[in-house]
Amino acid sequence: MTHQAQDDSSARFSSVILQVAELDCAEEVRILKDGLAEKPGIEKLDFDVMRGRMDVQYDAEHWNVKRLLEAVRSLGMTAQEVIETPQATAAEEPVRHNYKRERALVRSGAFLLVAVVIQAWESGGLAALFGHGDGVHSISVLSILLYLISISLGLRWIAPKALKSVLRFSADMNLLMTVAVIGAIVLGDFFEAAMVTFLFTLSEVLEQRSVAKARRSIQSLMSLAPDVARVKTEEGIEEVATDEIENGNICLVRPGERIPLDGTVVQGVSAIDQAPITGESVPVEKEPGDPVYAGTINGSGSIEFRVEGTSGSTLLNRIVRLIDQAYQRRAPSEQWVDQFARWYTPTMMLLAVAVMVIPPTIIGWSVESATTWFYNGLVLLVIACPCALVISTPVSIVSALTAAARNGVLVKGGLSLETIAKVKAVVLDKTGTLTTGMPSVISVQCLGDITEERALALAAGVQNHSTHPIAKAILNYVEQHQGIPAEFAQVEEIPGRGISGQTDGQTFWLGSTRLATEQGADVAGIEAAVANTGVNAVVLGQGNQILATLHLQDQLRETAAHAVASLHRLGVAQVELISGDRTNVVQQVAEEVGVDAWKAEQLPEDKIEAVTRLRHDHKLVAMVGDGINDGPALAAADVGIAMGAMGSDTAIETADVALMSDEIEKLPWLIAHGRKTLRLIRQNIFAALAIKVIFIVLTMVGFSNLWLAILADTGVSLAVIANSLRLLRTKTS
Ligand SMILES: Nc1ncnc2c1ncn2[C@@H]1O[C@H](COP(=O)(O)OP(=O)(O)OP(=O)(O)O)[C@@H](O)[C@H]1O
Ligand SMILES: [Zn+2]
Repeated sequence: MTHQAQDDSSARFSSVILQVAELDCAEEVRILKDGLAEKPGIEKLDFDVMRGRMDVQYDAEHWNVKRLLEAVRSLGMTAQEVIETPQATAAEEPVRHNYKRERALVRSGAFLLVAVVIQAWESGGLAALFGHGDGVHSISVLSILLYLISISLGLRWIAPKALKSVLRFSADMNLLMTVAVIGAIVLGDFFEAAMVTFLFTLSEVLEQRSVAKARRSIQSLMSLAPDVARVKTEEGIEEVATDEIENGNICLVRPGERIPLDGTVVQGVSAIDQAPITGESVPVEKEPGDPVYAGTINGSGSIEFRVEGTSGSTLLNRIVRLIDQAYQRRAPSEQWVDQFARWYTPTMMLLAVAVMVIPPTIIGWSVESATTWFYNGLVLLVIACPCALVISTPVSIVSALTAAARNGVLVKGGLSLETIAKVKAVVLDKTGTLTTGMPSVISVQCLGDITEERALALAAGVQNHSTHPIAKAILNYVEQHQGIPAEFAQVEEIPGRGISGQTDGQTFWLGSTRLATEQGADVAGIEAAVANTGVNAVVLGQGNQILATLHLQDQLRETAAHAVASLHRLGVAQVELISGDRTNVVQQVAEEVGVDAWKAEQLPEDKIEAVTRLRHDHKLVAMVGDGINDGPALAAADVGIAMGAMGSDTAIETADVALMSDEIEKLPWLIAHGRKTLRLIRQNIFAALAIKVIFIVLTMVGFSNLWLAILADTGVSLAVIANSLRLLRTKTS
């Protein structure tokens, strides 16, 4: 089944996802790219090494799925079409394992061991194994046979790929290994040939296992939501599989159980531990009307909730899907490693040939010099394997993204993570970022002959159409005072200023003093009243007449000042506060949290401008906002970070980074986490290269050993992977 790419302007292009069995290393990505990307009619190739998938966009006039599968086969791999159901995520699929290769590995190891024992017994000690290059070891036909069996068991997985690489005229590591093994056999070094085959296969298997481990950690996130839930039916309470539960069903959750689906509490109160999604350490009190999310843990109260959506559409599900997409966006450091491997492998092959030919030419060709330097060339081939380099970076990034998600920070790809690590300036929005974003009305003043009741009815009526925090504040206030919102029509939001609408044929507006001024009203008195306070004034008016003023105040988050201090401590040069709110309010907040600069009364377009200016002065800029009237500015920053994204679908989908909770202190944590990831990647690359350099030097001076070389290569591969997987265990605070 292929689906037409809908967002593509020309409808001719189709796309298909192929599961490629052999695709587990950047090496295969290269093979597929080289073999396919340039073909006419292939529009776009995307790779997901973690899942072994390739996404192909192709011209339906030239290609079809069958031809694509054949093309993949001609490159020495086997593929299968993936049919995605809407809610299927990678996390739900079993992680692939190449069990055949693992079994072959075990057998090859067993034959190797027996051969070694026999050879040692026959020649009176292990020392005989390590002499090389003379081709006349005391070795019996039996142990040669056992070595050869061991070699062929392993080589069966390497040689076919090597052959393809020869046919493509592009050296890959399978070719390096195959040549080294055959070379060692030619020299009569059966033990070493078998050792190289075995250890190379072992490292490939272990690499694949570690990638699987990093991926599984995201599966564990999915498994947070229980598979069955207790549903209220007419007959009583029934246990039902969560995929069969429908929108609107009522579910019961006992104390200590996990919430099975998303919904709204209808009965009972309880504190719910939302850490699995938000990373918040403190449980959140929930009462009827409050939202609950699949995967979170019910505290000590029993609750009933009404299901909203299905098991495929939960917040948890969406998070997992987004992380999954994040895995596929390649980070700059991954691209760098790819580029590196592209010239590194052929260069090492040339170097190996040079080592085989040049020294004997200088010192004079003889059987001895030829075999010695041929052997040294083989050692070079073995250490040339770029696998440690190639695999460690994606494992680091996947682990880092997973760890962040577990701490309630959704990072949409390696690029965002690397950028945030290098950020030089941070722009903070005020409402909802530094403050709680839940202002409350503290007083109402009416002018002229309008009653307070009528003013509140009008204000609430027009705000019924808005999602701005001020609207919520006014609606709450009116509800508390038993007011009834008027019916409004033709409501129009005026971004960064306010809102207007009609009721009973009359037009009213509500908003900032700027809006009031623009309507021709005189706001001098209102301005004076709030001049040196942290209070916001919102004006209700008709034409150029002011009818009432509402005073609102928002609470500073307790952790805001500490978070800003942490940013400074991390070396962020400039932390700026940019807000649409009034000067007096913004100034007070700015002084309390200790930002380097602040700007008030900024319209959405001014906010973009401010971000652009900072990008010019400081290169990499992160902007944190709540998504209300600052969406475009978030998009203009190098990294846009949405706060409190749990309640806002658009924020989760569009921001580069979504902080699921309202905790601003997650921002410095994320910067530190990003830096740690980059540091680890660099450490890994350095370690892998250092080992190689050491062995290259040892070999050049004629002081090296085949099986030591492969042991070092395998060791360093495993060490860098283990190092990368450490990121999985990262916790906040
Ligand atoms: N729906 C609305 N109802 C009433 N006033 C509004 C509304 N929308 C905007 N305003 C007015 O416009 C001003 C600016 O709004 P904007 O959303 O840009 O910033 P803010 O939420 O006050 O602060 P920040 O930019 O820090 O989030 C508000 O302070 C308020 O006076
Ligand atoms: Zn390798």
